[in-house]
Amino acid sequence: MTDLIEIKDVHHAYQTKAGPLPVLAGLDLAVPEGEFCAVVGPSGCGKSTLTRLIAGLMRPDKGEVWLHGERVSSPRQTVGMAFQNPVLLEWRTILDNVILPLEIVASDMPRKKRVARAEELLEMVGLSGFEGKRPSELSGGMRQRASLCRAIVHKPDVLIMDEPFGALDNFTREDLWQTMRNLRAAEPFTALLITHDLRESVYLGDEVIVLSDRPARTQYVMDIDLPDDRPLAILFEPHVGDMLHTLRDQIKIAQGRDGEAG
Ligand SMILES: Nc1ncnc2c1ncn2[C@@H]1O[C@H](COP(=O)(O)OP(=O)(O)OP(=O)(O)O)[C@@H](O)[C@H]1O
Repeated sequence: MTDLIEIKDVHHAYQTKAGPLPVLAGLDLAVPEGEFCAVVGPSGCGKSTLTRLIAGLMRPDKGEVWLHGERVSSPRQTVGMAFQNPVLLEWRTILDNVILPLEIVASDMPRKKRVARAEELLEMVGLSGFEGKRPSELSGGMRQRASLCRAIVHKPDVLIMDEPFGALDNFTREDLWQTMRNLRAAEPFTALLITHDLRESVYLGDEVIVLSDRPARTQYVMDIDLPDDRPLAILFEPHVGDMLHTLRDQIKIAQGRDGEAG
């Protein structure tokens, strides 16, 4: 399998009033085409910086970022993005919010086709019947569902998500995990998910990468050897519990707290 995302020895520092703040130092990471990579790590270690580099919103000080065999040096239309706070436009209906990327990257696509594509996705995530609503008429979980549809409506090469479920309550979050797995089964895409939730990383990921504390590098990689058809209850199985313990221990090591009990 070829690697769709390749991060090679990436270094990056922000210039601050107090001097340079090194955030990434020698980060290597590869995500094969079609895989779902979950990235976890201590707070402030540089996870969002990584997403900005992959999306081409920033260039690294040193090292290389490759996407689909091309070196990334500017923002790309082949990347879909979803964030913790779905930025949906209130003056547009849900359907017209989902269609937005098609207006930009597929401007010659007839409106009828755009609408059909958006409706197909909205149905997949359980939002049929809400096409004509405004974002403020939907719950947080529903808005996030619409935002996921918008992120993949133009069939991007890669979907980058930065804590997309972070602001949701537990039950809604678990519903969204299942929606995400269903979407992937219906429309395979390569994904990189930043999360603070280890259960989420294991449930959604094909692999989980633990970043070290700032300046971040890849500290640990776990292959998630679970069936594609994953009931939520799999998270309560003993071998999955062991995986979560290992990841928790790795986070403690990253935080420099590995000697602590518990
Ligand atoms: N534009 C910027 N200028 C200066 N410092 C920045 C900038 N963006 C981020 N930082 C700093 O760089 C570090 C890494 O930030 P980043 O947002 O990448 O971390 P993160 O791992 O996503 O954080 P969190 O887990 O809290 O969401 C943080 O200390 C942050 O304060």
